[in-house]
Amino acid sequence: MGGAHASTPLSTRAAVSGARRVVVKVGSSALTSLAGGLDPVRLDALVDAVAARVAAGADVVVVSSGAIAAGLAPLGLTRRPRDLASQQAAASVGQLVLAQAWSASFARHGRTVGQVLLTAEDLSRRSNHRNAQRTLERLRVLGVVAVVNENDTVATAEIRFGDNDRLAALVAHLVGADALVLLSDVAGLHDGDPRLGGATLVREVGGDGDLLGVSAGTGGALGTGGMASKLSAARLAADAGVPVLLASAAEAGAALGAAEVGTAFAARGARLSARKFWVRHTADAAGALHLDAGAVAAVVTGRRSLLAAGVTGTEGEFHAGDVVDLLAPDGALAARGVVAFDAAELHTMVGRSSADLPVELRRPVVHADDLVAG
Ligand SMILES: Nc1ncnc2c1ncn2[C@@H]1O[C@H](COP(=O)(O)OP(=O)(O)O)[C@@H](O)[C@H]1O
Ligand SMILES: N[C@@H](CCC(=O)OP(=O)(O)O)C(=O)O
Repeated sequence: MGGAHASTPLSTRAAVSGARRVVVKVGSSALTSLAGGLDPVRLDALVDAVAARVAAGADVVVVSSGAIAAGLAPLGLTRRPRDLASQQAAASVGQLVLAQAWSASFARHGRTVGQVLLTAEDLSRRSNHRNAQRTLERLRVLGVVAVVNENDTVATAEIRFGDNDRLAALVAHLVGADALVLLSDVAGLHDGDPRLGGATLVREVGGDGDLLGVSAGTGGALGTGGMASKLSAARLAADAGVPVLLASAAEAGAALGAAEVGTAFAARGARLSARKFWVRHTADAAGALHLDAGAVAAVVTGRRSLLAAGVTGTEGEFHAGDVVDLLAPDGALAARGVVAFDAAELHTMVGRSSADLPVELRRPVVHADDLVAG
């Protein structure tokens, strides 16, 4: 995440503490214990910290894990089930407990809570993506704190977000957040797994160089992705321009206040628009276009629209409006973009210059505004 545009560590923490719109992700390990299930004392402390930030004028969207963990005790289970159907059943029971607990805790501050359950498929489809964006925006205008989780009961193994760290990074871009705060049961990213002893806290990540020698491992009995998924989500957000703070939920007040705790990941460059982020990271590609070297240079370096003359072939049965991968001659992903033609139509245009095309087809195959370099 290094490079000429990386913010300095100092400005990263200032950016997090001064952010107007913040996504706060809370891990299962920070809200629940295997023995006691959902912990109302820890939840109240966390809500106090979020409510203080909201009272100070910020818009906060919460991404809360913990549905599966909160469903264990009511079902008499002593550990997280391994099979998907039992995990989904636990999530079904636990999500109700979780949402009620968030609602009751925020009610102490006179705040109303709205539950938003999303699947990866929802965010990858443009229309559902827009609907989710509109709902979250309306909740914000109404002064309601949105509490987001994956819709575990319908998400299948193949299409899951995988973990809520990734979901939180996607939601941060969905709502145009100025900062992402990931709260877990550790003080931040360490150079090794703290459970093994001797690990040191990494305070600032300004670029990939700061991650040399860092080994991010798996999580505890309640969490899903461990530190590896937090690191990958932090990089996803920071690489697209959103600064990230990774801290312990026990230090939520400080993390959401002066932001002097935890690990701060500097944002790299300007923030991608929600639409470009969606094209690059969230949408499923419906097919691929093969480009010649000149076209790769034009779209990647020149940031120009892709014309039919530079397309050497197509893959897949995509339709106009779908997202497609743009592949370099060696097969590497050069960019992604929204294609303006159906595959069948584009097939007849491949390699032809604009002058050689019927007037109604003389427009870019992928417009520069709908294109993000890979
Ligand atoms: N390099 C590392 N730095 C910090 N924590 C690590 C690292 N490697 C592994 N971990 C483990 O990751 C855990 C957090 O991940 P996880 O259990 O999935 O939490 P959550 O439920 O908050 O998502 C920590 O409790 C820690 O034991
Ligand atoms: N949707 C799942 C969350 C899975 C997950 O990513 O958990 P965690 O690693 O604790 O953030 C649940 O609510 O149990």
